[in-house]
Amino acid sequence: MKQLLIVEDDPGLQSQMRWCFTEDIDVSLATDRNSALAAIRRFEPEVVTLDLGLPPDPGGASEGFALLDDILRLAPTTKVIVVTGREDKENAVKAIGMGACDFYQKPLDADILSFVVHRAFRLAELERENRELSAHPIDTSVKGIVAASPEMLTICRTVEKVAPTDVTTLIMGETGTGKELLARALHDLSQRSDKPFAAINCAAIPENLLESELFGFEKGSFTGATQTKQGKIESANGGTLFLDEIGDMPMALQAKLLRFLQERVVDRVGSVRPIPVDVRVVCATHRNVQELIDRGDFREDLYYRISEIVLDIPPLRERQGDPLIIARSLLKSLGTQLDRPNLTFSEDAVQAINGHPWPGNVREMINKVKRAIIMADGKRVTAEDLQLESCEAAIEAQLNLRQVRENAERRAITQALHDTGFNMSQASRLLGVTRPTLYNLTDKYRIETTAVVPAT
Ligand SMILES: Nc1ncnc2c1ncn2[C@@H]1O[C@H](COP(=O)(O)OP(=O)(O)OP(=O)(O)O)[C@@H](O)[C@H]1O
Repeated sequence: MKQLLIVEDDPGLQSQMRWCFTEDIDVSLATDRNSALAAIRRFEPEVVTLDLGLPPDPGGASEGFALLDDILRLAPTTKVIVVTGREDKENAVKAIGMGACDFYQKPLDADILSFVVHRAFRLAELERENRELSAHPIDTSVKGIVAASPEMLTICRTVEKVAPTDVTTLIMGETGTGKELLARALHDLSQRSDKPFAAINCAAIPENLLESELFGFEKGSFTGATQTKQGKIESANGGTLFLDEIGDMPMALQAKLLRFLQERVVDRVGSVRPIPVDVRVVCATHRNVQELIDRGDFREDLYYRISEIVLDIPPLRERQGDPLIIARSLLKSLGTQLDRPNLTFSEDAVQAINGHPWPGNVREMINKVKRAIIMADGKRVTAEDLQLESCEAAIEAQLNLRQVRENAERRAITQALHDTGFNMSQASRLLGVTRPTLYNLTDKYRIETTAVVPAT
C-alpha cells in the first residue's frame, strides 16, 4: 500500500487534507518536526506533504526548511511536496532548490492536491524501478542472456571460459531455459564464429531419416536418393554442430555418433569413403541422462564422450532475481517490436511474476509478456494481462511454508554435494543429517548423487 505522510500543524486543515485521498493510500499524520521524523522512520512514506509553517515558527518557514533538510538526509528517495501560503512563491522556489519535488499553495483544493500527490507517487515508483534495474546487471557478458542470479552468472562465466576451447559440451535444463541460446553463445564466442552453426533436433526427426540428415547420403543409396547430399555434420565443417535433444537419439545412431566423435570422420549412407570433418560438438537435453543410461536407453560411453563439460541450467523458478529482470527486458524489447514502448508492470504483476513457477521457463514468459503487451489497457501491465494469479494468490504461494522449506533443502543439499565432490558421508555430515536421511532426501528431490565424470 502507498504511504503518505501529511505534516500539518493546523488540525482543521489536517483532517481536510486527510479526506482528499482514497483508500489505496495509507495516510499518517504529524504536527511537528519530531513527530514527522518518527513517522518517517516508522512508515517509510514514499511521499510527504510538508507545511513549511511549523511550530515553533508557525508564521515563518525556518522549522519547515529544517525538517525538509532532515527528511532528505534521512530518506533521500522520499518525494516531499512543500505546502506554502498563497503569496509564498519565494519559499516554494527555495524548497525545490533544496530537493523538494513539488509545491502546493494554500487554500486547499482537493482535486489539485490529489493530483500533485499522485504524480509524486508515480515519480517515486519510477525512480524505485529504475534503481532496481540499475542494481542488477541486465545484459550479461554473454550476448542475448539476461540474468542476475548467481547460478546464471556462473554459467555465463563458464561459457566464456569454455567457448574458445573445442571441448564437447553438454547443456542440460528444462524446456525453454535457454539451452540453444547458450549453444549459440559457445559458438559466437569461439574462433569458429565466422563458420557455420548447424543445429539439429534429434527428437523432431523420424528415426529412419535422422541418420541421413546427420551423416548425408550417396546418390542411389536408397530409393529416392536421386543425388548425393551432405549431412548436418559435414555442413557444420569448421564450425559448431548443435545436437539438440540428444537424449532422444535412437540407440543404433548413438553408436554411429560415437564413432564420429572418436574418429572425426563421417560415413555418408551408402558410402565406404570416410570424410574427415572438423566440428566442435555441443549437445543439449531436457532429459535425465543418468536415468536413460540406467534404463539402457543411452550409451554410457557416448555420455562420457559428449559431457567433457556440463552446463546444468536451473529452471527459472530456482533462479532468484531472474524472472523479474527477464520479464522487464522482454517487456522493453517486445514492447518496442509491437509498437507499445514505455509499458511497465503494475505491483501485482511484479508479485505474480516472482511467484509463478514458470514450468515452460523463458519461452512461457515470452508468450505471456507478448500477450500482455497486446492486452494491456493503459501503460501498466497487470497480473491479469499476463494471465497470472493475482498478487494475493502469489503472496500466498510464496508464504507456503512447505514450499519454502523444500526449496531451501533442495538448494542446501545440491550445494553440499558439490562442495564435497559428491561424497555422501561428508555431505551428510556437513548438512547435519544421517546418510540414509540424505539418500531419502536426494530421492525425494531427484537430486543427482554422482558427479559428471569428464572423459579422459
Ligand atoms: N536468460 C535469458 N535471457 C533472455 N532470453 C532468454 C534467456 N533464456 C532463454 N531466453 C529466450 O527464451 C527462448 C527459449 O530459449 P531456448 O530456445 O534457448 O531454450 P531451450 O532450453 O533450448 O528450449 P527447448 O528445450 O524447448 O528447445 C529463446 O527465445 C531465448 O532467446
